[in-house]
Amino acid sequence: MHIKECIMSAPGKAILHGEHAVVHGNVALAVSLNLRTYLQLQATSTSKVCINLPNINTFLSWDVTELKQLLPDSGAELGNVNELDAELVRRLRDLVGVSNGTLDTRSMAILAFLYIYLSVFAGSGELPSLTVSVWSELPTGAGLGSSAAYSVCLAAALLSASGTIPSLLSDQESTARWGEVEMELINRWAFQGERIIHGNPSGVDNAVGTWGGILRYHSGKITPLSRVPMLRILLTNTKVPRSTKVLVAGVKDKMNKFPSIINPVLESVNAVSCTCEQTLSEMTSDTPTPEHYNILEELIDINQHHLNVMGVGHPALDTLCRVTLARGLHSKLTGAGGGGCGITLLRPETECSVVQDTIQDLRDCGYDCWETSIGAEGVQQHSPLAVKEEALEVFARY
Ligand SMILES: Nc1ncnc2c1ncn2[C@@H]1O[C@H](COP(=O)(O)OP(=O)(O)O)[C@@H](O)[C@H]1O
Ligand SMILES: C[C@@](O)(CCOP(=O)(O)O)CC(=O)O
Ligand SMILES: [Mg+2]
Repeated sequence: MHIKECIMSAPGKAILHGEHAVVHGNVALAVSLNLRTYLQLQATSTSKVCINLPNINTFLSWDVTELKQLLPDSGAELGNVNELDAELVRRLRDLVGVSNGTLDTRSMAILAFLYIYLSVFAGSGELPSLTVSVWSELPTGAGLGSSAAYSVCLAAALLSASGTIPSLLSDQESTARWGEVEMELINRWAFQGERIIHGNPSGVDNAVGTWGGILRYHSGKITPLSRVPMLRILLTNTKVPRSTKVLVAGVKDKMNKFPSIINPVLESVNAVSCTCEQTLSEMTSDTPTPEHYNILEELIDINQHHLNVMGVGHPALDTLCRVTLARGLHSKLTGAGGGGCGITLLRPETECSVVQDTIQDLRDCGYDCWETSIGAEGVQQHSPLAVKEEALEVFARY
């Protein structure tokens, strides 16, 4: 079977407001980051399917004949992009040797790959031999949406290899993006990948990985925010490991145990997201004032308290908030929490020396800390000439 080779990339994300609440039908505001995941798909004639995942130290291969046995007798039954096929997931778990409810995140990445590979190629009646290698600038499992960037790249590459969406690049073009219809399909398949990795994702992360920019996300409805001021944000990785799947399940348990206490907290987070959206819009219509920034800071503090009530805080995140407040700056966790990353809002008048001192304070705590730029492009296809040197160096090893 002839398949198209390709290189794809997708950005990570930071959630400004609405993490966890968004899983339960509330509004989230999220931005893409200038840190990306890169995927290279190569056609081979080895009759094997190989995956190289250096970020999680995972390198595996399967015989195509072994994978064929996982397909139902009529391959056409697979490939429903709107529903996770529980039977296929069960067969894949047996193949990979993990039980239902496993927290082994490396196995989740493999399951997500095999699931999308089999589903996308099942209809063609033939499984191609290929090698997929993925490398990311994002820390994995730290709240910056690495699982979604991974799933978006997998979806884009496998859909393109199978000819379901066109391979975009003509000779002149070094980087290209698809139209709405193809992006929608990539986003839906990426959501299935996220379901395997997260259990119960809201879909906000794969939406940002696919479309990029600054988005409002509400119950599957994606609205790009066109009128947003240039926000300066500091990202801090506490390096405390955590699993989105566990944290999302923990919030659900709390909701079940104390519905009358937790539901109002989620509603309040929804109001925080809406108030933030309103403030950002005012800041683009009028000139941003110090009062606008005061409001954004207060919203950050309120949301961080709410996230603590939901049980997704961590002492390392408390330290982040305390250390930055000592320099007059406001922080909250971003993503699933429980460790991982936080964001700190920088005001336009925040002096360079204050930013540098804050970064140093946080590094002294053992954290990684850097100023980020937001609003990067969503999923893209690249010619080898237009890929980061570092990604190409990694790919050259496989
Ligand atoms: N570059 C990558 N290579 C392989 N797997 C990845 C990669 N990035 C993310 N993943 C998968 O996503 C998981 C992390 O997802 P998650 O816990 O949702 O954290 P986050 O999405 O915040 O980084 C990893 O354990 C792995 O299964
Ligand atoms: C907690 C949540 O709102 C965001 C999770 O993001 P991350 O996997 O921690 O990057 C879950 C979701 O929206 O699916
Ligand atoms: Mg994730």
